Amino acid sequence: MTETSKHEWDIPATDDSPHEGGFRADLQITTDRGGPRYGEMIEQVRSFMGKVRYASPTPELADEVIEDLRKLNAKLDTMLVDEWTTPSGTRIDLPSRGNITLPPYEVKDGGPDGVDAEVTFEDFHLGGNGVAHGGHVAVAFDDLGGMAAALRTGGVARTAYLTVNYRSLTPLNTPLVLKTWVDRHDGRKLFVKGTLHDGDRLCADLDSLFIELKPGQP
Ligand SMILES: CCCCCCCCCC(=O)SCCNC(=O)CCNC(=O)[C@H](O)C(C)(C)COP(=O)(O)OP(=O)(O)OC[C@H]1O[C@@H](n2cnc3c(N)ncnc32)[C@H](O)[C@@H]1OP(=O)(O)O
Repeated sequence: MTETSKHEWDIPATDDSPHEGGFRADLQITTDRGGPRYGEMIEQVRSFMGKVRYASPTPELADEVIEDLRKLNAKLDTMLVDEWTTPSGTRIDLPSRGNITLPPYEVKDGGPDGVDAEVTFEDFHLGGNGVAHGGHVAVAFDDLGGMAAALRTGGVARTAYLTVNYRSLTPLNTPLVLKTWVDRHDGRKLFVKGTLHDGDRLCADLDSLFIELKPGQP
């Protein structure tokens, strides 16, 4: 991180938006941060990451790409903000709320009864032999399991455990149905289950525990 961004990253909490432990008290949602083409920018980054996974550049092409990336990183260095104000993760109009660290998904339906989403693992999420990496499947379950917990309580929960059973191979570049729901709610404990299907075929299922955070808890 550059000196500039280090300084700009450290934005203090205000009375309007207090830090409540590790999370803000309210879930920040936006549709305009980053401007109307932010989603397109994220798509270009996703596409680039997928190409990097498969590309075998010549040394000359690697030199060119390094130079181009240096320029792009320098551009973004001038616009870094803290995690609470970045569009990434808060743009509810975009796949995965505009968060490139998540596989792209679209929530079809979500509420206290659970979440129904369509997720597509892309070239970037390759594990081996043409199918998805199990870690990326777990990331999708973690985020959408956490969302099911959040929609049940209206607050934020952290994962205590996350067990993913890999039942069959998970294809790339195929829209898949991922569902999560709170199976049992006991005080601060939310036992969340989930499934990932390719059509009728079960690719993986989830057994997890999320703990609702207390005020001020990191
Ligand atoms: C709309 C936006 C949606 C966004 C969703 C994003 C979701 C992303 C979620 C994440 O990835 S969070 C990051 C990964 N998780 C962590 O880093 C958590 C690290 N661990 C902790 O911070 C604490 O251990 C934790 C908050 C999980 C629990 O600590 P606490 O001090 O709050 O709870 P405590 O230890 O008192 O346990 C509360 C209850 O849960 C039980 N428990 C806690 N951990 C457990 C465990 N691992 N297995 C079984 N039970 C467990 C514990 O026994 C107890 O049961 P009882 O109330 O019946 O006594």
